[in-house]
Amino acid sequence: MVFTLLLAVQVAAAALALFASRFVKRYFDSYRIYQKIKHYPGPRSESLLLGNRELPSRPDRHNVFIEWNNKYGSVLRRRFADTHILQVTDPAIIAEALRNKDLDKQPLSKALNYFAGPHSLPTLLTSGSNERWKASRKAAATAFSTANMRAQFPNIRLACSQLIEVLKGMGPNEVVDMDNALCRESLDVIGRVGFGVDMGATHSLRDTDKSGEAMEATAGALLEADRRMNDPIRKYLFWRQDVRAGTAVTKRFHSIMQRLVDGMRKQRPEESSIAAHLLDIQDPETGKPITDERLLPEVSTLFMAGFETTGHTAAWVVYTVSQHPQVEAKIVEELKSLDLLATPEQPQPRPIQWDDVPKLTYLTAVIKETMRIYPAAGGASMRRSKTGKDVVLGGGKLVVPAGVALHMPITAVHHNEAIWENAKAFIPERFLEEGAEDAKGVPKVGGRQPQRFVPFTQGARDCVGQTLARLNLSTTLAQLFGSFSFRLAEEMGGPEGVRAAEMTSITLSCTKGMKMHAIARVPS
Ligand code: HEM
Repeated sequence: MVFTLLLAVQVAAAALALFASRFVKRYFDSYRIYQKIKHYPGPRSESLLLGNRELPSRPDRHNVFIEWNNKYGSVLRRRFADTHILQVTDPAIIAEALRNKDLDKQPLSKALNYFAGPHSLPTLLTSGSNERWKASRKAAATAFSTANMRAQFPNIRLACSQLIEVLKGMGPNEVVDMDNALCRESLDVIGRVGFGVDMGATHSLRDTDKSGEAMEATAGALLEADRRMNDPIRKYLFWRQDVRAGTAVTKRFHSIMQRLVDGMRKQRPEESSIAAHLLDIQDPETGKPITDERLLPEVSTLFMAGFETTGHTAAWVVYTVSQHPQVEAKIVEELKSLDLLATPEQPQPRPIQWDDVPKLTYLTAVIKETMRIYPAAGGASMRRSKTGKDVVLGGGKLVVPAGVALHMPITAVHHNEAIWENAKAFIPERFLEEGAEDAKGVPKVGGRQPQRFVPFTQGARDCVGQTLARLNLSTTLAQLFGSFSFRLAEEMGGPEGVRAAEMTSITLSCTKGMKMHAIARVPS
């Protein structure tokens, strides 16, 4: 008995010593890195041990990135625990960094791997730039080709037509959360375009409705992933009711994804669908198609990456247009010229066609200006040295030591007063000018003018689904504005209320949703 007790004490002491030595080593390494970057300016740490510990859980962190950029300039340092982060908003350095092969994407957090599949395997589409990522990226890039998007265009239009019918049934006095509605619509678009399946999210906008199951499960699982990212011990607190509910909703999401995978296996999907291309992914190690265990997280990743990003963006557009009547008037004029506007003579506008999309010049400028101010994935783009060596950028202007995370927050780039005139103002017309997306006056990188408008970032790891995102936004918003005018509901508290409720979790949205009145242009 005494011997067992002594052994247990010794094992515990050894474990503690190991933990303490690892802890000390991590902070010692961190201090050595600090010596290399301490000449950059940056905010003071709130905690000796945890650094700028409040930032990751602040819902307004996108605005903090902007504030720090204005205060400390286009290269600054900050720290979270033993990780040093260099925040960069200089377009030339960003352009170079995103094309530098020695810098690799930071893998997804474990919480997002847990969201993606029951086995918590790292997803191929978002992992480091290895052979497996290449195989998956190639399949996804082909799936999102212009030819496939053209073939799938009727499916995009259909999801929005369904939403329009539901909105018409609600009438102008009812308050509708357009953020929720547009996230549902984007979920249905991915379901139809990707997998030939109606997820049923836009059949009704009521949460309690059975048709809202896919929406409730996807949004709920993503919220649980976000909570686990901000609180690493949350997953161990299994006795808490909210944690158990989060686990249950994630399981429901996984079973919906599993049904999609089963469907793909049972019947070969349409050649232009995303599913057909995912089935073609070959595992470079075995030379065989990837297993279901690997396929399911790829399917989930497309929903995770595509549904709230597109839905929130569309909701921000509806909001910004509701605040600028002169902008709405110009959209109306454009839609009228294309015969896409509901009028008393033609209460049902002509269905939008593929060839109409490039003609939506002004609406596209409005979408871009909204994405500049409210980039849905504004906190994205984290890179690290993958060679174990320091990476030199901008001819020595920036050295990224191995072990340091290079963060290029899109929100701060899009609000950088040094490259945007009147950055705070909503001026869609700026995107009508030739070369509006270029950072003029900034030196060229590899013979190309660096970009200042980067909602999907750039380089080999940019957004693989951006063709679908752009097409969905133009098609959906043209149809919505063709049939409705939107007014912000009183309960949102006006623009100040919206501003105060801006929230960055995985994506940028508004904690209150986006409650609006949808007023039909031609009352039925
Ligand atoms: C307005 C909508 C969207 C925005 C603003 C957006 C933004 C982004 C950004 C900024 C990244 C790069 C992050 C980084 O550099 O670390 C990214 C990556 C990605 N996006 Fe999107 N996205 C949108 C819609 C979509 C859609 C519709 C899909 C697919 C259905 C999608 C799939 C992906 C995937 C798979 C990646 C990872 C690519 C890789 O690492 O190789 N996104 N997105």
